Order: sequence, then C-alpha cells, then structure tokens
Amino acid sequence: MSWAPPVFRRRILAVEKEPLLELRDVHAGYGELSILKGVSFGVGGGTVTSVIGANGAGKSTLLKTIFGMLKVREGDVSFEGRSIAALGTVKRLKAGIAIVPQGRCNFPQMTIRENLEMGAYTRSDDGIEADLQHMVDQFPILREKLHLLAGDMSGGQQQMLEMAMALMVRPRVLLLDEPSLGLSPMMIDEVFTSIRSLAEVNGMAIIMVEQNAVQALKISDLGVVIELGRVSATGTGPEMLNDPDIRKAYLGLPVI
Ligand SMILES: Nc1ncnc2c1ncn2[C@@H]1O[C@H](COP(=O)(O)OP(=O)(O)OP(=O)(O)O)[C@@H](O)[C@H]1O
Repeated sequence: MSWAPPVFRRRILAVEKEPLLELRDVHAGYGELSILKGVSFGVGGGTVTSVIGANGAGKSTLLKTIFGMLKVREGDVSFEGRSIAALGTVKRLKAGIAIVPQGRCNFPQMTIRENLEMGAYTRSDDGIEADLQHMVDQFPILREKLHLLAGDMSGGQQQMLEMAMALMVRPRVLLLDEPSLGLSPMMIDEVFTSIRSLAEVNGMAIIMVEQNAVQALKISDLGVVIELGRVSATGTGPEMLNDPDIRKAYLGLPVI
C-alpha cells in the first residue's frame, strides 16, 4: 500500500519566516474547567510541529481550540496575520485550517467518493472533481474502493481517507490528532514520511499530537511540550530528542 503526498502547488516553498499561525497567551477549556492556561507559539508554512505531553495535559484541547471547536477565552489565535479567535469552525475551514480529529471521523455509511466530496463541502470552486481525482491518484487504495462504503475499509485505510478528506479543503494549516493511532509499524513509517512531504511540498503548516513522540519529533521542525495547560518547553526536533529531561519524562529513552 503506498501513500504519496498530494501536490497542489507543485513547487517547493522555503520555510516562511513569519508565522502562518500564531497563538498568543491562549486560554480555553470546557465549562468551568480551564485547560489551556496561556499557550503561546507560532508555526511557519512548510513545517511540522509535534505537540507532546502527558495524558490529559491539554494537547487535543489545543488542536480543538485552533480549529474553533472551543472558544479562545483569553489571548489570541492569528492566521496569516489576522485574528481568527472570533471565527467558527466553518469559517476557519474556509480560511484554510483543517483537522483530522482523533478516532474515526468519516461517514461510514457513505461511499469513499461521497466522503471525499463531503471533505470539500465548504468549497464552491470548480476544481473539486480534479482534486478528487488527484487524491485517488495519490491514495490508490481509495480509487480501488471509490464506490464502496467507508465503514467497510480497514482502520488504516479509513485513516488515509480522513487525511484525504481534510486535504480536499486545500488547507494551509493541517491539524492531526494521533495520525498513527492503530496503524501497523510499516504504515506508521509511511504516514510520517507523507506528513513531512506534505508540509514541505505544499508549504503547509502541520501541527500534530502524537503518542509516538520519538518518531514524530524525528520529522518535526518544532516540538512543543504541554504541561498542565502551559508550554513548558519548545525546541527543534533534534533538540527535543537530545534533551535529557524530555527523553526521560516524555520519550521513554535512556538519558545520554
Ligand atoms: N469535552 C470535554 N469536557 C470536559 N472535559 C474535557 C473534555 N475533553 C477533554 N476534557 C478534559 O480536558 C483535559 C485535557 O484533555 P485533552 O484531551 O486535551 O488531553 P490530551 O493532552 O490530549 O490527553 P491524551 O494524551 O490522553 O489524549 C482532561 O482532563 C480531559 O478530561
């Protein structure tokens, strides 16, 4: 099974110096519960960022807040230099921010084609069919099963479908919550390689939350550690992988 990254712009973009997406002192939570308590960092186009931290630290909450599923209670989130804190999820999708949440998020009773079309529901341009064809060229298993029900595919295949659905938005920022969850080791390698290529080739900023932190950091430009709703450390992928405290606390690696 091969999974080559889709190429929309067909040119290599240099990593941008200005952040494409920036969080400044972001607070968010659920009801009375305050989970994010002042998160700040920025990501540029063409980069991969891994958010790591203990269970319950607020990593998924962070992705939900960037996508607009949760309100920014204090602070700001800006995209391409403009605040998006007041925008709902549909407007953020239209602006170019897409998410693949944790767990299954396709429509299992609809065909693969219908699911891909649903991925583009915020678009009204006439490039949707061409992108759909491009997507099934890039994910051959989806072409094979185009007219079958999504719910009848394997977990790994559904994961690919969900990534392809998000890419149908032509996002500039792609948020991935546990993209390797439930995949075989071989499939995990392919997914991470593709994530890296997607960012580089399309100039996307990809922010992912991953339990598989070592592999995630290996392909990341930036690592962000969330502890009790705050950023406790940031660094490049290699810096994180070589940091004794992070190795011990989050990576399960021997201290060197
Ligand atoms: N819908 C919700 N309503 C209330 N509390 C929630 C909700 N979703 C998450 N929480 C709580 O928010 C906190 C942070 O959860 P979150 O899912 O962001 O953590 P996480 O860092 O992604 O953890 P994990 O690695 O276990 O997925 C947890 O204490 C969790 O119980």
